[in-house]
Amino acid sequence: MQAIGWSPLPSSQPALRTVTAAPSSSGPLFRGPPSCSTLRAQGDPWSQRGHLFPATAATFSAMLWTHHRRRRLLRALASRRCFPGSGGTELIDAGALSCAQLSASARPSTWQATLGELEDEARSVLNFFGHKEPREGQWDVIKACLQQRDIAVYWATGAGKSLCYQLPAVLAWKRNQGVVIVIEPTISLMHDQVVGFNSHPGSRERFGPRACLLGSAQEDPLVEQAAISGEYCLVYITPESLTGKLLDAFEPLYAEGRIAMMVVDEADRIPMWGHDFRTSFRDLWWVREKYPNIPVMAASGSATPTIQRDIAGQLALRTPFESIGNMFRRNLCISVWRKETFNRDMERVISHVTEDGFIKATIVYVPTKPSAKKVQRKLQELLGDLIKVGLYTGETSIPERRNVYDAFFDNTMPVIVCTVAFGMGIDKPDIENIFHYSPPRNVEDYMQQIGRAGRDGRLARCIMIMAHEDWRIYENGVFANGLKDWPDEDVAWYLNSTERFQQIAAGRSCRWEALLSYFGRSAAEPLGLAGCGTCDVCRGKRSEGQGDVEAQRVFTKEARLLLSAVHAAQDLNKGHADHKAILQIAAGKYEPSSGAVPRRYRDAMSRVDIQRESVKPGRGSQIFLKSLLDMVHEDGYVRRVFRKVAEGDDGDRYVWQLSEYGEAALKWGYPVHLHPNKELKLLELPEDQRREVKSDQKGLKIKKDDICKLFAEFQMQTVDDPDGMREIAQELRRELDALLNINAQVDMEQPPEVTDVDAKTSLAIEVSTKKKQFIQGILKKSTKTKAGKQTYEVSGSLKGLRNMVSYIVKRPVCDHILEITWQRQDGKFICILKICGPIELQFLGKPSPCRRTAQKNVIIEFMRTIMSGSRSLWCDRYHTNVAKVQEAFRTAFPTVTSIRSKP
Ligand SMILES: Nc1ncnc2c1ncn2[C@@H]1O[C@H](COP(=O)(O)OP(=O)(O)OP(=O)(O)O)[C@@H](O)[C@H]1O
Repeated sequence: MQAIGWSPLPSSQPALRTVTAAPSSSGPLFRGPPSCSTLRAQGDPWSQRGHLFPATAATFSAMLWTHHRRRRLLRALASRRCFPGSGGTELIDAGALSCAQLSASARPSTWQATLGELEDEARSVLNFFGHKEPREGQWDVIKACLQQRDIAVYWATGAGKSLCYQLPAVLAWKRNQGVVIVIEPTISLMHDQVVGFNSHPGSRERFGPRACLLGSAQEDPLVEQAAISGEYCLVYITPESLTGKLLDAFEPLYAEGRIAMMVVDEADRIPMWGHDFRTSFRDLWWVREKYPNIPVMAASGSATPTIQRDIAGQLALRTPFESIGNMFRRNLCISVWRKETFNRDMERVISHVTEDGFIKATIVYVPTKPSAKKVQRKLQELLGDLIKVGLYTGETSIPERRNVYDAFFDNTMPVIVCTVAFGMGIDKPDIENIFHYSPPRNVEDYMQQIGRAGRDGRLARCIMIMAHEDWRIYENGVFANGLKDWPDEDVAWYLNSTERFQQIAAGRSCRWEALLSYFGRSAAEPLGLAGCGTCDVCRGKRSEGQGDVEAQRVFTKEARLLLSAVHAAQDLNKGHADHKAILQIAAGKYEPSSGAVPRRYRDAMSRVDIQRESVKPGRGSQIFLKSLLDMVHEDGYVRRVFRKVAEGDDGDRYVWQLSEYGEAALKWGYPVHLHPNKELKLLELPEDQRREVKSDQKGLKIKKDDICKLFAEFQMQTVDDPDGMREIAQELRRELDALLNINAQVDMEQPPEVTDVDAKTSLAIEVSTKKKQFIQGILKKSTKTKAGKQTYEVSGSLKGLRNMVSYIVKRPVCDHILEITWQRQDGKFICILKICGPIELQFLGKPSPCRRTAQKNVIIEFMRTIMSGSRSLWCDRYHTNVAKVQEAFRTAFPTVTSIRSKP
C-alpha cells in the first residue's frame, strides 16, 4: 500500500510519514467514503494531501513493515499519541531517533506549512455549506480543531457553532480520516442536524459525506452497522446510547484511529439534566476514559462561568482552546406579561400569531405535559381547523414527533406547543414568536428557548406570560424534590438561577443587560449605556405587560416597613436576613442574638419603628407582611440568595437582600404600587368569609391528600391481585368524582364580577347537539344552522356568560357535565357543575406479552389524566391487549360508557 498522509517531519524523513488504512468497504446501501486508491485513481486532490489526524499503530505498521526499528518507534508513537503542534513531544525510543529530536528539528516550518495547507482545504470546504466567509471566531475554532486540541465554544444561540465541527468533519471525511461523533441531548435536534447536513448539495452527490443518527430513533439496523464501521461523516447520538450499548461498538473504529473528534453539543445540559432525569450526561467521562485520544469539543449557547467549569471537569477537557462570545441577540425583543385569565392569555397569544393577517411561526413553551395539552387544545380551538397547532412533549411518540417536527418546518403546522423536550438547537430561520406560558425553570433554559427565534436576523418577539405563583413549582413541587440528591454547589446554582430569573422577570432594569450579566458577559459593550432598546423595559412598555393596572393598589407605607426590616436584618445578621428575622423585625418581635451590638440594634429598630407607626393596625402583622414580602419580591424590590443550609439546620434556604431598586424606593420614598396576591386578598376579607373559604380549601386539600394516598396504594398493588386493584380503583373513582365536583366550584370561585345579576344580556353560542343537555336550564331560544349545528341563546350577564361559556364549552370536560346550576352567594356568582358521564378512551397498539402490567399502566395513566383535569386519554404508548384493558376498565370504572379502539 502506498503511503498517503501528513507527517510532522520534513520530507527528508519519509519513514515517519503517516498512513491511513484503506477504508472499510461500503455496504450496498450506504455511501461510504471512497477508498484512497479510488480517489487517487480519480485524481482527487484530497487524497494527495497530508493527514488531518494522526495515524494509528495499525496504519503505521502497514506502511513501514520493512523498517523494523522505526516500526517499533511508530507503534509506541501511535499508542502514546504524539500530536503535531499540540505539545505531544514525548521521548519514545531511546535506541532510535527520539520523537522530541525529530519534532524539534522539524515542527516549526513543516507544521506551519501543513497547517496552512489544511487551512486552505478547510476554506474550500466552506462552499460545501454554501457559506462564503466564516463568521467571526469560527475560523479560530476550526484551526484549533485542525490542531487536535480540546475545545470549548460558548457563543450565543444561532452564532454558528455547528459549523465549527461540521467543517472539520467534512475535511476529515474527505481525507478519509474518520468520523466525528456528536452527542446531542434530544432526538429532534439530532434529526434536525442530520436532515440539515444531508440536504447540502455536496452530501447528495455520489460518495458525498453524510450524517446519520443512532439510538432509539434509528429504526434501520443497517445504519448503525454502517456508522460504526465509519461510513458516515457525522454520527449523531444521545448520551444514553453512547454510554450504553454503543460505547464498545466504536472500539474497532477507535483502534484504527478513525474517530476524528467527539463533540458534546448543548454541553450546558450536563449539569442541568445530569442529576435527575438524564444521568448519562454525567457519565460522558466514561467515553473520555475509554477513548482518551479523541479530542473533545464542548459547545453551548447558554453556559455561565460556573457551568463552563463544570463542563470542563465532567468532560476532562485538557487545556482546551476556549472561545467565549457575546450572547446578545439584538433582534430578540423580550417582554414579560402578567397572566390574566387563561382564555384571555390565549387570545393574546393568538393575536400575535395572526398579526397583520399572516400566520407567524410560533413556539409556545410550557413547563409541564398537562399544561401543554391544555394550551394546545385551546389554541387549536381559537385558530379553527385551518391552522394546525402541534403538541410536542416527552410523551409524544417518536413517529409523531417526526410528523410534528416536519410539519412545523414546512409551515403546515405553524404553531407548536411544547415542553423543554422540543426546540433545543433547532434551526428554523423564520420563527417570529416565542411564548412562554409560565416561566421555564431557569435562565439557561430561557436563553436556549428564546434562541430559536429570529435566526434569519429579523426581529422576533419573546414573550413570557407568567404569574408569581408559577415559581412555586420550582421551589416546592416536583422539580424541587428532585434536588434532594444533588451536591450542594449544584443546588446553589439551580436555586440561584431560578431566583435570578425571577429578578429578570420583575423587570427592574434592561432585561438583556440582566441576562448578559448572569452569563458573566459585559453588557456595556454590546448594549451601551441606554440598554438594549428592544426589551419592554427599555421601550418603556413594562407596564403594558402588568395586566390590569387598575387592580394595582398603593402599598407604599407597608412596603417601606418591610424594606426597612430587610435592611435592618441584613445589617444585624451580617447579611443573613432570613425570612423569619425579617418578619419578626418588621412586626417588632425580634430578639437580638447575644452577639448583636446593642447600639446598632437600637438604631436599626428605631428606623423600623418609625415606619411601623405609619402603618394601619393589622397591616403590620407578620402574616400580612408575609404576603407582602412575596409581592415586593415579585416586583423586584428584594431578591434572594441561596445559602447553604448546614446539617441539622432547619433555617430558610435563602437570605434576602434589597435590590438596587428596593434601596432606591426605601431611600427616596417612591410610591409602591402592587398587585395584591391571593393570600393578601384573603386576609382582607371579613373574618367569617375568610373562615368559610379556608374550610373549603382545607376540605379540598384533605380530599386531594386522600386521593393521593389511594393512588399510591393503587400503584403499590401487584398486578397479581386484580380484586384488590379493582377495589381501590373503585374507591379512587368515587373520590375523584367528588373531587371533580369540588373543583368545578373552586375553579369558579373567582367568578366574573357581576355587579347586577338581573341586568341580563343574551349571547349566542354554537355547540354541537350532544351538549344540549347541559344548557337546557337556561336556554332561551335554539335554532339549527345549515351546517347542522345547533345555536342556543342563553341568558345571563354578558361577562358572566362569556366566562361560563368559555369555561364549559371549550373544555374537554364539557361532554361529562350533567347539570349546571347558577347561584348567587355572598354577592358572588357561583356556577356549580355536576360532572359525570361518558369518558372516551381510544387505544392504539398491538398485543404484547406483558398484558397485566400494561393494563395497570393504562389505568394509572388514566387516573393521572383525570386528576390533571382532563377527561380523555389516548393510550398509544401501551402495547397491550385492548379487549383485556377494556374489561379491566369496565369493572374499575362503571361510568366509562364508551371505549373505542383504533386499528
Ligand atoms: N459562516 C457562516 N456564514 C453564513 N451563515 C452561517 C455561517 N455559519 C453558520 N451560519 C448559519 O447560522 C445559522 C445558525 O447556525 P448554528 O445552527 O450552527 O448555530 P448554533 O450556534 O449551533 O446555535 P444553537 O446554539 O442555537 O444551536 C445556521 O442557519 C447556519 O447555516
